[in-house]
Amino acid sequence: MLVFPNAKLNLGLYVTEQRPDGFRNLESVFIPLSWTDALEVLPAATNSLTLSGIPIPGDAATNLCWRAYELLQADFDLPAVQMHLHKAVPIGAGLGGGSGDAAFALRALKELFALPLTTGQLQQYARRLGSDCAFFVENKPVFAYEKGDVFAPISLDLTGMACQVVYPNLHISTGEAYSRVATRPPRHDLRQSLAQPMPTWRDTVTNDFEDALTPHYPVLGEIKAALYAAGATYASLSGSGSAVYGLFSGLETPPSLQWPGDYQVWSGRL
Ligand SMILES: C[C@](O)(CO)[C@H](O)COP(=O)(O)OP(=O)(O)OC[C@H]1O[C@@H](n2ccc(N)nc2=O)[C@H](O)[C@@H]1O
Ligand SMILES: Nc1ncnc2c1ncn2[C@@H]1O[C@H](COP(=O)(O)OP(=O)(O)OP(=O)(O)O)[C@@H](O)[C@H]1O
Repeated sequence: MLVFPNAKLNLGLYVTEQRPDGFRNLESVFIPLSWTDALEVLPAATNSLTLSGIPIPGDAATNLCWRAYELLQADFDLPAVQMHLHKAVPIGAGLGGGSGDAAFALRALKELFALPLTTGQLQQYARRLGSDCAFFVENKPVFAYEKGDVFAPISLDLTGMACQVVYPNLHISTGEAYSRVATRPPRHDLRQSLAQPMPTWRDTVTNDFEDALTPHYPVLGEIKAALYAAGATYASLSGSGSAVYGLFSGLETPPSLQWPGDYQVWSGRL
């Protein structure tokens, strides 16, 4: 079975409270982004995971695809599988690339072996692999809260919107990003703000990580300014960075912009 684990973007992100378990509560809106990896999962005589594309730190046993297999194997006594992951979504980007791989591995294993799992049960397995993972089980726009793994529906349709995502070849680990951000109450009601015309989002749909990280990594502010200068209606850091995206309303495709050669850039429609 061949699947294409996609990335996500955060529209606004408030880091609201420290939790007793060491994590933070947050409020954000997640939307799928069709920048994808490729993951093949096949029954096999022996277990294996091979990798290509962007190098992933850590050995294969710590890969989230493998950890997803181990979780289900423990409960369902699965046959052996061979997996191949081609990594294209940048790591440490705030795009949830590893989380998408994990959730798509769970989904593929459920299909391949016809496991009797509901969506809610699959989300429970996903939560054990990372806060972002559960989103990718349903993979549709949601208002996310608590650890970013509890969801409420949101009526927001950005389908077809021209978008550019810029990764400045800067790995920001999620743990480091959280250690730099101070919790505070939400600055706006995100769902109300997103219901207003997109040009107003610039002032009301904000990401707490952006304020915390830009003084340390000025390139984040420079990319955002360049996206606005090129006509973006809205631009922001995604998640805990370092990817910055722009949304361009009224355009078929984003304008062509020149970025340094070591940046990775995704341009397309949502
Ligand atoms: C920044 C976001 O991408 C927003 O969507 C997510 O909150 C990050 O989710 P993730 O990459 O799946 O993160 P996890 O692997 O669960 O956690 C990595 C580290 O980030 C911190 N962390 C993560 C999520 C959260 N709600 N509070 C936290 O404090 C913790 O220090 C944790 O050890
Ligand atoms: N399939 C995978 N893809 C990416 N990273 C993985 C994967 N499996 C395990 N990891 C580990 O997760 C770490 C990346 O986590 P990190 O949170 O920085 O980035 P991410 O999951 O790509 O996306 P985000 O920045 O949105 O959280 C890597 O250092 C790597 O050790």
